Amino acid sequence: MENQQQQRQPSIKSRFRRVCVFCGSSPGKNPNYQHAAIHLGKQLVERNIDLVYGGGSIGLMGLVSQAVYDGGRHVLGVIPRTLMPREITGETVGEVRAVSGMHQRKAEMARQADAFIALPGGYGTLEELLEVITWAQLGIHDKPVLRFSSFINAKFIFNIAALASRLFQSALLNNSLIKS
Ligand SMILES: C/C(=C\CNc1ncnc2c1ncn2[C@@H]1O[C@H](COP(=O)(O)O)[C@@H](O)[C@H]1O)CO
Repeated sequence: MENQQQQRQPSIKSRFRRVCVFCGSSPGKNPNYQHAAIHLGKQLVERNIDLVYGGGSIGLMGLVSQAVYDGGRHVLGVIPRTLMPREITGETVGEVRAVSGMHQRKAEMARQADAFIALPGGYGTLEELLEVITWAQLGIHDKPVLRFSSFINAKFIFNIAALASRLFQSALLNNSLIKS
């Protein structure tokens, strides 16, 4: 019954074919972040949009990719060879593209996507988001960049320490190179 209702829903047309999502490799403590990840995945499906992301099934990345995959859209995970062992990133759904390193990964994700969306995340998400914004600023691409507005804003950038306890890898907090 539920399936029939889903089938009857007209899909929403979008000008985007494939969107790149940056988000936490941790689930975060706030359940709203997890709900947002699943909701975003379902919204992409409803709009017939495929996903490109950092690969893996951990954290918010896993939730969004699973939702898109379960909805029948194509999922492309771009993953550096060094992160490929399942113990690091978990089982990846959909297509997996192995690349030689983190820089190649970002370039490939940017090449594949028509737009970028950042959900809550830690250092990795912030770095990916800032890079695509910087590339837009430099005219390297003209693809839209959307961010989860209540999370990543000026306050976020200047208040990283407060957010660290929720979303950043705990091991990093003990790293003497990274100060809060
Ligand atoms: C650090 C460890 C595992 C991390 N595994 C990751 N697998 C796939 N992609 C990742 C991973 N870590 C970072 N990324 C990329 O950065 C974003 C998430 O980073 P954040 O710091 O959690 O925000 C994400 O968009 C990925 O592209 C071993 O415990």
